[in-house]
Amino acid sequence: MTTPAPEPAVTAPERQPHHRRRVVVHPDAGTLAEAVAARLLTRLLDVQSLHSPVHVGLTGGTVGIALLRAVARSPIRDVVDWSGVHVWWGDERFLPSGDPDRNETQARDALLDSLGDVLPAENVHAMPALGDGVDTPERSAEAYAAELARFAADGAAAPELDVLLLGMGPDGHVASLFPGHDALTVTGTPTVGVHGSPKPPPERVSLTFEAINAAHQVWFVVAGAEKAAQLGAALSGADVAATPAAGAYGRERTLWLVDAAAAAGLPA
Ligand SMILES: O=C(O)C(O)[C@@H](O)[C@H](O)[C@H](O)COP(=O)(O)O
Repeated sequence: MTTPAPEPAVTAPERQPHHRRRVVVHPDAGTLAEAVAARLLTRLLDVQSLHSPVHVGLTGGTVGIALLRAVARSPIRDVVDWSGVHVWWGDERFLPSGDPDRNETQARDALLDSLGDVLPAENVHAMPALGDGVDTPERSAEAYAAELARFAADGAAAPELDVLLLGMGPDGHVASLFPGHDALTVTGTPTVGVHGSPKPPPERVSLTFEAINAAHQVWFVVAGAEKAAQLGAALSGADVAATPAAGAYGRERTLWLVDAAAAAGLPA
């Protein structure tokens, strides 16, 4: 009689910050927005088949808003159970509520308002606006940190975002973390008040790298020839102080969803 061989030990794979990074090039900005919208809706459905709620982080910026308009137009949007979706923001312009330059206002106009009651109002977690009980970006950041904490697992500062959408500026900024800015080095909090943003308006609120990099998946959406140099820098491990986007990644996956103009300088 032979003794059965022992079962092999099972070891959990190690998490590596920059693993599973992929770049997907789309012909132009319009196609990019449509493709990211379809990808986002599919991701929401996939996650909903595994757990609920789903936490999504939105971005401002041209493509970030265009893709929300594409979600609004898609027939797939009605397959998603929006009552189980929580919406957050990666950054916000610190302006009065309803200001057309707020990322929240633009996202409501592009998508959220069209969802009506199927997306419960309490699932939409906007960064507090100027005059909305807060009078400085710091106060808004503190209030948003408290809101994030309400949805965080034990010991975490924020809920694990299933997808965090991020744009990138021509200077390599991500969310409202700008090159050489003090906010880049803030730790110990998921949010930070930002003054002196080179992209108007100057006062903003942003997730910190700590919060960004706690997301399950980070999806950059980047279009335009003016982004090509910083896209190349971010993908080749540039210094984060000079190219903040180089320091943002998802724990499980980082997708760079870009158009051909932005990708022009990348190696074939
Ligand atoms: O509030 C904002 O301005 C942003 O969230 C910002 O980080 C934006 O995503 C990039 O600047 C890219 O914006 P564009 O796509 O318009 O270039």
